[in-house]
Amino acid sequence: MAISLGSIADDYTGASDLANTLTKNGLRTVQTVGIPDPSLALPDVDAVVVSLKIRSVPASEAVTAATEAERWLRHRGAGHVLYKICSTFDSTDAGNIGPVTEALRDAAGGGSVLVTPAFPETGRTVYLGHLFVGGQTLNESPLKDHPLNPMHDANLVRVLARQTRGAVGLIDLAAIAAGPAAARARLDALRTTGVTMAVADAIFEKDLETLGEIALETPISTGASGLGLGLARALVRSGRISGSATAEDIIRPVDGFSAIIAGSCSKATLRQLEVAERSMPVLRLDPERLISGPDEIAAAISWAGDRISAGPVVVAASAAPETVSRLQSQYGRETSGHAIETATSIIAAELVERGVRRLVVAGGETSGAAVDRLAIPAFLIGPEIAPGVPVLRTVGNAQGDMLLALKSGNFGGDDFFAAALAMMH
Ligand SMILES: Nc1ncnc2c1ncn2[C@@H]1O[C@H](COP(=O)(O)OP(=O)(O)O)[C@@H](O)[C@H]1O
Ligand SMILES: O=C(O)[C@@H](O)C(=O)COP(=O)(O)O
Repeated sequence: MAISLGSIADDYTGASDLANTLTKNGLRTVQTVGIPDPSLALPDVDAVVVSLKIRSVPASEAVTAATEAERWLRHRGAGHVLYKICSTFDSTDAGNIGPVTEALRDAAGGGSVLVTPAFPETGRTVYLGHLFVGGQTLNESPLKDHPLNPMHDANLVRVLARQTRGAVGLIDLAAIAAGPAAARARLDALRTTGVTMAVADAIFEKDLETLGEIALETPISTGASGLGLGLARALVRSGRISGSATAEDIIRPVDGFSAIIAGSCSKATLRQLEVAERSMPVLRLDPERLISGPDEIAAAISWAGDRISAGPVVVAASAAPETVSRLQSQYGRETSGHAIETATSIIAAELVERGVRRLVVAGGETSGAAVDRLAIPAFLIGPEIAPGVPVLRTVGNAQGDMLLALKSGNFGGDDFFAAALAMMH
């Protein structure tokens, strides 16, 4: 299997978001969880998205995992590798976007790497290096309260500069709007001055098509699904792939029960839970009890186990920012986050053990922990439920075929959970 495009995603929801965009834009795509075992039968595809869980781990660990994935993708023929980061640039001053991008750049022989988290379809735009989320700058958006990576600076040139020793530059909208030749000239100029990472403005899909075209001429880029769109369209235009991906067959029905597990504390997820409460049984976990012992997990499994045969159930750890900060001040940010992820992943796995085969997980880290515990090796990409969230069909897992939706915390409309289950039959 020789592939045209490789990607390394820093979390699993981000990976399915990108795989969705690539599929919608004509690339036959598979999402693997880590580097797949050689014994796993993967379909013939144009693009592979390797999902890693490296967004919030120490930078050195992220670098090691990403460079190993890059080698695997190159070995399978990928001429270009996109490092898929969050469209809200989730990271801390210690990394990981800068360190991983520079390590991938070094592995590919240097140059200037194009970086843009723009994803206009979900309201993420970049202007003069500043990231906007809907109508707000990043630092004024709900991302200022993210439990693991609170974002307090919208200026991405500054954010990246704090993460690396390399020089960071800007390709501004004027150069991009002038078309590929002008944008390429700007990238070349930055490279000759020693810039290792060039943040690129992008507001409309047209800008991302321009960026995709010039990124494809280089070995590495860093961005969100918007850049994926640009790369996919550039590949289709180049005639290197057939552009004939179809997603419908993926949602062939599976037998079993349905459940929703939420660990995202994002504003969109909190709203979706409120709406779900009107039509499904929702269990709100007590985060403090989750951290302090196994009783809350056992109680949740029993509560859900009693109800799943009657219809979908929702189990949520999610809480509003004030509650999250109270818990974090008591137990620490990482400790509480990871303890809750572990708890929600155990609940997810136990429900699958009890016959759940359609599973929606809300939250990137939450999804990563659940998919790891379920030991799912890969996903085929089905139709889109909401921008950035496709239906996924499992490949090679011990439980047999399952349908999943891994929802990035901030994605989806108010009725996302019902909409997802409706598409998963
Ligand atoms: N009530 C809570 N208090 C503190 N942290 C929580 C709570 N509920 C969930 N979390 C943690 O918050 C983090 C949410 O991150 P994630 O799952 O990536 O969601 P998102 O996609 O919204 O970023 C996880 O580490 C999760 O375990
Ligand atoms: O690019 C995006 O916004 C998403 O694909 C993504 O990575 C979101 O991260 P989580 O909210 O942590 O799932």
